[in-house]
Amino acid sequence: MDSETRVKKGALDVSIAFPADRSFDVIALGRACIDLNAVDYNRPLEETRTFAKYVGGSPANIAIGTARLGLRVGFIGKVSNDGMGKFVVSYLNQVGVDTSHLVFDQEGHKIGLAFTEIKSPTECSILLYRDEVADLYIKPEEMDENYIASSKVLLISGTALAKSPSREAAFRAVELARRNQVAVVFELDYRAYSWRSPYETEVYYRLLARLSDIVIGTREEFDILEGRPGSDEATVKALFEFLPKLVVVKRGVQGSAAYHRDGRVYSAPAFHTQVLKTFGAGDAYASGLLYALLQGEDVETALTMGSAAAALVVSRHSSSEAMPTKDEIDHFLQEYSERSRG
Ligand SMILES: Nc1ncnc2c1ncn2[C@@H]1O[C@H](COP(=O)(O)OP(=O)(O)OP(=O)(O)O)[C@@H](O)[C@H]1O
Ligand SMILES: O=C(O)C[C@@H](O)[C@H](O)C(=O)CO
Repeated sequence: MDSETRVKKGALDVSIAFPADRSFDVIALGRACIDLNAVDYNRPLEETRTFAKYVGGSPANIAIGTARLGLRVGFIGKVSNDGMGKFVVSYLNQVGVDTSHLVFDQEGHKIGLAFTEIKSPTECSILLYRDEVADLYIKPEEMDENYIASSKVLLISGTALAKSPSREAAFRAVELARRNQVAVVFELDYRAYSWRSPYETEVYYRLLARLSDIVIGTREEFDILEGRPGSDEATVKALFEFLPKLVVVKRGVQGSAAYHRDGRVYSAPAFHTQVLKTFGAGDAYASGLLYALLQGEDVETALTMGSAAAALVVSRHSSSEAMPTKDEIDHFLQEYSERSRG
């Protein structure tokens, strides 16, 4: 990478290097969809009659999360050419995400819908309507090298690899990113619904992870990447044979760990909070983590920022509008440490 490595808080806390002087901090590639979250929650989906509409889809949520934290963010994707697609574009614009490369589908494909069931604060599920969705029809020829080269980070969502032509578009975008020293961040973001089989996922996850600088996923997602249940040690050993510099493993309420290719291991607990629903945690976590790393913070601080952003989002109703600002995270961390001190 073509820039300075900043070291903070002493020689032991190494931050990750990103290219300097780009117009965008993050460009996210993948699905921008609609979440329909149960309004009359704490009951099963079959008894839920009212839903609130939000922008959804993991990479769109991360774009919104990082923009709310103050980063300059762009989005590459495809939405339906209808009121739902227009809602997504308009909301992203409202929060400051550049949508110049979020295109409207011209072949009649519809946007993905996610109906969320909130049975209790710990029993949540997502029902996806994603047949022939517009986001998976983004084409490799729609990747613009100048646009990708204008960012410090290209964030790829694993679901974009589930089908052609989106799969080829994602690989082409990564090739263009690497050619222009843009850091590639791969969020595994496994949605079984979009794939033919876990064997297919394993092949493409592994290929893309090997080409990435930072790989983020849950332990279960890394097991899919490896094609069998494994350990963090085995995962990072295999990935550090290739390009990754940092591998981040999320473990829900058990917190998260990050493995740097120099051998250092970092961890952060999850923060106890008043949970409304569990989904959205991973996207908030990635937003906080990326924000901190791009600010030149050390990896441990980045994990803490990710955990704090996630704790705030699980206590709120949506996964996108709920994304916290920097002030909200600072306030949360301060209150949390005061409460812990008693
Ligand atoms: N119930 C919770 N309370 C507080 N923090 C949480 C909770 N669940 C997750 N987190 C935080 O969010 C991080 C990511 O969560 P998780 O491991 O569940 O990722 P994920 O499966 O990608 O999330 P999602 O449910 O959004 O798909 C965790 O490492 C933790 O810091
Ligand atoms: O498309 C999805 O995967 C649903 C998301 O939009 C939802 O907000 C979520 O699961 C966040 O993690």
